Amino acid sequence: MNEKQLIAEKAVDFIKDGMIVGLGTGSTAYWAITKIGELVRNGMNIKGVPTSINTEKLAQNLNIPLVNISEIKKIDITIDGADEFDENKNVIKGGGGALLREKIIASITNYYIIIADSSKKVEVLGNFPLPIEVTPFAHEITIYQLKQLGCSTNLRLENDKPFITDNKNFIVDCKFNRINKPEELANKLNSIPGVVEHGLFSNMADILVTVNNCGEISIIE
Ligand SMILES: O=C[C@H](O)[C@H](O)[C@H](O)COP(=O)(O)O
Repeated sequence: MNEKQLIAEKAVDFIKDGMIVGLGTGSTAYWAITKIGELVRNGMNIKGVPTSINTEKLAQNLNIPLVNISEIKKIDITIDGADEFDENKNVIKGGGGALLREKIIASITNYYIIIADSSKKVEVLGNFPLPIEVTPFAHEITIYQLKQLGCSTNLRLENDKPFITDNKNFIVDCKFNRINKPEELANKLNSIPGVVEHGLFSNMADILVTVNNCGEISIIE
């Protein structure tokens, strides 16, 4: 079993019958969703809330019953991946462009589980360029304002055109190299009007499931 599958299935162990479960996005969350599909096939009552259109399609293919986010106020458990994490469970997300829906879903989740293989671990966040979702309107100004925070910026492209998120926005990937104070940076990013949301998730994860140096599952609480 590969690391991603191992940690994803460990996280799925926390799901109990009758729960509403946030379904993450990406290649690690894929394994959790696949396992949830198996539990549903075996008769477990689980309802999913997808964090992206891709995840919605995957869940539908696996016959996982879905709930519309507008019909609920709380999610019991969410399992989602990460692009980078530190030992304090500060996380960078959004490599796949799903960060806005992921953060909204995380914000109403009772027990938020991040699953990240050992290659994602860093001492200080920032080597992975921080994905920031911005409005297409005046994105040049927003990019200028982001640069003032000391990063280099890259408007994400797909087929030579700006990458469009599920919410019809753009993504700017911002390389900070070292994010020493994630919460301070988060506040600064939130004060830029053209920033819809950013991929810094600090103080959000209840646990982070990864693999330690000995190749064993490790849970950071
Ligand atoms: O936008 C994508 C999400 O934040 C993913 O959870 C993140 O990029 C990690 O994806 P993966 O598990 O494929 O490395």
